[in-house]
Amino acid sequence: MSDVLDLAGVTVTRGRTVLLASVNWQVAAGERWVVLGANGAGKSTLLSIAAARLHPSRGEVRILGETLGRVDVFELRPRIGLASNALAQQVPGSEPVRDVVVTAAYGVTGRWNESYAEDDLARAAELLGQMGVGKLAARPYGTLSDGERKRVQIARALMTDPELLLLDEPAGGLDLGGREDLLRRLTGLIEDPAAPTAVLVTHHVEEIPAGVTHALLLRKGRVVAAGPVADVLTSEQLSVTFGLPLSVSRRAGRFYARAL
Ligand SMILES: Nc1ncnc2c1ncn2[C@@H]1O[C@H](COP(=O)(O)OP(=O)(O)OP(=O)(O)O)[C@@H](O)[C@H]1O
Repeated sequence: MSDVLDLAGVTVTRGRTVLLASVNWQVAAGERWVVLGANGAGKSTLLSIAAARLHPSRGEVRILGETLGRVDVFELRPRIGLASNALAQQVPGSEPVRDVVVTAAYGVTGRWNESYAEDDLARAAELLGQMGVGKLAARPYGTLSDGERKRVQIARALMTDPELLLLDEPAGGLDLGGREDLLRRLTGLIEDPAAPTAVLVTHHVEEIPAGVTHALLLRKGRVVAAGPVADVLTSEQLSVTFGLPLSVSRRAGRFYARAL
């Protein structure tokens, strides 16, 4: 199977700070990954690289068969669906929800045109429906709850029918009901064989949806472990990742952790 992501020796530095240190990582088509690590471990930096939004200081990055630095990123980015808080912050609060989603097809945030293709509007409506926020299509984005916004962001990320889907803390900041609802929807999405290869980032094992196949653990910019979830999400490796003794259990495909 061809690699969707192939990172070799990827290092990111800012001044004397090392954000990522010699990261090697391969993601094959059809895999569903979680990237897990404590605050400041480098997860969002890694995701920005995978999204072709950031170039490494050193190392080679191949995304969907293209090498970063040798490809026009404006051609590559529409093939990648990204949902992140950083991107969401660029959305004007007055923007109607359907426009937040449909503008992804045009690679912009914020309404830029008076008319969109009917097909694009229909697709945006379908995705909002799938995420359970179809009724909010006409509402200004700024009036939505955090949970509703997360679902709109995911619908936007899916709008271009991407080959790679990247979700940065999709369940972050949600209340229990909102989290569980979102995780159920994410499980439905990633268990669909037609869904794109996916990578989601979180710092809580409880926020990993059932159906995730692989995990990468990051600590201080370094990979602690990467591979199938059963091999990687162990008490030992998560204790190293978070720097405290943890006991991790798995029930019905979900993970739970507590300090020892
Ligand atoms: N321009 C910069 N200069 C110096 N340090 C930076 C810069 N940008 C980010 N960092 C640091 O790099 C580290 C990694 O940041 P990153 O956002 O990738 O972590 P993260 O794992 O996503 O964290 P969180 O879970 O808190 O979102 C952090 O300690 C951050 O403070």
